[in-house]
Amino acid sequence: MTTPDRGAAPLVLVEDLEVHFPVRKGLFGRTTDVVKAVDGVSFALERGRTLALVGESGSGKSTTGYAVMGMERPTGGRVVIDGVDRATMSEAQVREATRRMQIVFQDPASALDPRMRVGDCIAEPLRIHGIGTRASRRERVAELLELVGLPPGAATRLPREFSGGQRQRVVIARALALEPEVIVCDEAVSALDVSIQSQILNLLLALQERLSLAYLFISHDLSVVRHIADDVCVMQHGRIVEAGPVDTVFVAPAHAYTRALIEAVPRLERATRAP
Ligand SMILES: Nc1ncnc2c1ncn2[C@@H]1O[C@H](COP(=O)(O)OP(=O)(O)OP(=O)(O)O)[C@@H](O)[C@H]1O
Repeated sequence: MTTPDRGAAPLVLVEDLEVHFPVRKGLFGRTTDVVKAVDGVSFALERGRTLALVGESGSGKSTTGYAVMGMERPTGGRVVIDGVDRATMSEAQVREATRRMQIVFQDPASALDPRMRVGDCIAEPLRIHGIGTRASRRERVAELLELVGLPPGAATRLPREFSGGQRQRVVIARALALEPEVIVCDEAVSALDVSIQSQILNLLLALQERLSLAYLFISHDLSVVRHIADDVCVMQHGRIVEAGPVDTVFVAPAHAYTRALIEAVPRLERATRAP
């Protein structure tokens, strides 16, 4: 993507983003209501940084992530990728933005085609983008497997032969295939056991260090966010109620909703530990 001020602009800039959905209601769905999933959200994500979006279910985190990815069209505001507004991108710029930005979802089982060998899953984005020969793609798959801590032999096996954590490694390897600069992690470790969660979080941190990746990290789990993020935006009802460095927001939360989210963590842990 060519921009005059490339390097100066944040990698992702979100300004006054609105995603409103019309929802049919009433008898025979004759009237429409509007769900304001995202309602005036602004933030900047810089290269090599992790910005977390936290908030309870339905607060608009995923919809924000989808708008950043270009998977959901804003009804207001702007998503600017490296200085270029998504709304004004040419087809070639959209293709390039698609390459530079990848998304990892919660459930690795549904993200992988169960009939496809792991090597083919990882090579698929390269094939779709017409990158490399069969042989060079095979080499790249080997590199990517090593990068995410899987053995080379994994390439010829099927996803069902792997544990949940290993499958999420495969998903991450595929997301890395096109050398992205931003990865949107949408509850990327939420489906995993706690011990596996920390392995995947540590992998994400190591990959960030090595590849200067930026993460937009969507999670309802504050302890996970504290482990991985530099900055955090707390979302409620489609709006950001508080934002700042993780240490500031979690140590001295300014907003009552943030305090309630933080207070809910030990209560939940106590409840799950109770006999
Ligand atoms: N396509 C859609 N049509 C109508 N409403 C939608 C649509 N997508 C999301 N919503 C609504 O927008 C609101 C925000 O949803 P979103 O999934 O972004 O929240 P979230 O914070 O990611 O929550 P969760 O973690 O449960 O996914 C919710 O009320 C949801 O029901």
